[in-house]
Amino acid sequence: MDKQAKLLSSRLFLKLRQVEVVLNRSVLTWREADKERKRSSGISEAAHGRSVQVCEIVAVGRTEDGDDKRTRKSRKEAKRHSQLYPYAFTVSFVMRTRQHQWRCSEVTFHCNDQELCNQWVRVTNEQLSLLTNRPKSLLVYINPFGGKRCGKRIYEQKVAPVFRRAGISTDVIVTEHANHARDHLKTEANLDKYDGVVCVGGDGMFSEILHGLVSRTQTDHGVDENQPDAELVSCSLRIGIIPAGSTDCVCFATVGANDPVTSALHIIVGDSQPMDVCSVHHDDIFLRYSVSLLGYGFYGDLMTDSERKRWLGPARYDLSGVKTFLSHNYYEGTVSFLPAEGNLGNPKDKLQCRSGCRICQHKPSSKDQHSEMSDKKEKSPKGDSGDWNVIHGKFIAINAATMSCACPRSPKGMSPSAHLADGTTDLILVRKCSRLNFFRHLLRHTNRNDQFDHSFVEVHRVRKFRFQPKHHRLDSLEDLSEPLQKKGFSPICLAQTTCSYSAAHSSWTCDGELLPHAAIQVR
Ligand SMILES: CCCCCCCCCCCCC/C=C/[C@@H](O)[C@H](COP(=O)(O)O)NC(=O)CCCCCCCCCCCCCCC
Ligand SMILES: Nc1ncnc2c1ncn2[C@@H]1O[C@H](COP(=O)(O)OP(=O)(O)O)[C@@H](O)[C@H]1O
Ligand SMILES: [Ca+2]
Repeated sequence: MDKQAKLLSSRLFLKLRQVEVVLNRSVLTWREADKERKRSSGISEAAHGRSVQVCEIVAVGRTEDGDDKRTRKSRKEAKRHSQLYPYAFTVSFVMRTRQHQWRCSEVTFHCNDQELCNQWVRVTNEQLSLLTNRPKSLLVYINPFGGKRCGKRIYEQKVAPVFRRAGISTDVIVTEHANHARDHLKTEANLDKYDGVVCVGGDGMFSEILHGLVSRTQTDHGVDENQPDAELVSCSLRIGIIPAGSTDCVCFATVGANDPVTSALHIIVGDSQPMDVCSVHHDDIFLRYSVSLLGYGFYGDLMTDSERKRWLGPARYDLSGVKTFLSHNYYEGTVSFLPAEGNLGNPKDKLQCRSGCRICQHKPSSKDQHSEMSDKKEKSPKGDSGDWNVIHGKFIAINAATMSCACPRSPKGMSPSAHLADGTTDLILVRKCSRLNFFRHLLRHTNRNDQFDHSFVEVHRVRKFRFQPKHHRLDSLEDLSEPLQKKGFSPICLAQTTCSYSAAHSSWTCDGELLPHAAIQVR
């Protein structure tokens, strides 16, 4: 098929100027008909020529009153003009603005031939209907209490109008309680009706939807999620994220911005990005899936504290951050991990994952990918010590970043070179160090300096890891991995210069939710 072959080519009017408009299978272009003359008059070409990829056209439709925005000066002339050229159609398309931000722009073409106008609308729409990756029907969940509690307004004012323009039909559910979306997806929703699910909320809401979809898929295929070695079946539905939460790192790290209109446009044009998902188990009990930050120690304590301050909105993280920083706790335990092998780079290589990323490309099908992962080393029996690395130590933080975790707070993220879909997570171990050093490390998340370039920080790209807190083993009984009830004796030692208090256990925060066990296995 010749992508360059013209499907339509006409002289139409754009505002008061005559333009040559050409549509082929991949591009719509228009340029001033008398371009040669204008060019010699010194006007830049960009001023009178443009093109739009067909795959970035949002919609095309008849414009009834030919109502472009015109200047007051030209109003009279415009009136005469619209009597001469009364038929018009408008093309809405994606316009890239600054920093990965997209906007919906429009251009209206006029002519004096109704049939020609209809033909343009029809042929352009025919081309759009060939784009099979675009969703037509979406199931939308809105968390009205995420972030600054603006989810509903953001959806209604910024997103719904663009979806409507693109002819997408939606079923919208405003959640009434936590886990409403998860449970609805898991058991009730008729998923055959939809081409995708849209999450309006933060990372916690995304996590609900992810759990709903992944669990539903496993149930439908008879896979037991509690089995740590179960071969999970990938989901056939995509999740679109409209950011309306506190951190929004899943959106920021995949799209490059946390902007509702940008997300809506990515959804409309059918963009898709595969994403690594970690499963977290405590022995044979499935706990949760994680896609962003799985953190023990500093982030676990921060999250435990911030849960009590939800009413503060996103600011709860700063307040709890300062409090947790001042506590300066460390935790003793053993981290074991299976390093990633092959051409997967390493967390210090400074090669960022971008669209078309070499490492995330050419992935085998999810099934092969899985067997490739469950694999070579993995054949060794359960205690598989062979290629596992084991590190015992005292840690201020143990973090697993499955994606970069870039967010407005930290634009390069927790692990700037982490990949979105390479089947690995970046395990960051921050050993016991002085408060000042830990502060330096934290601060480097917000500037250009390398947060891994400290003697007390080590980082590994891994396929699997496990953590065993020290006291669990010593205390030997089954339920010792239950979180310690720290309420009432959470230490804040402002006065001491070398505070080195160590509570027995911290908690894991898993994409912003707390886990009920400290001993975990992750793959
Ligand atoms: C001195 C400044 C230090 C700034 C350190 C910034 C580190 C930022 C790393 C961000 C990683 C974010 C990973 C995202 C995880 C989210 O999935 C998850 C859920 O998101 P949701 O609320 O939208 O549902 N969010 C989180 O786990 C929240 C992480 C919160 C990070 C806030 C860190 C603030 C630290 C402030 C330390 C202050 C030290 C002050 C010393 C005087
Ligand atoms: N209607 C609701 N009422 C209360 N909590 C909800 C509701 N809907 C979702 N949640 C829960 O709110 C939590 C936070 O949601 P999220 O959208 O991630 O906001 P934030 O980024 O501010 O944490 C999630 O754990 C989610 O399960
Ligand atoms: Ca990854």
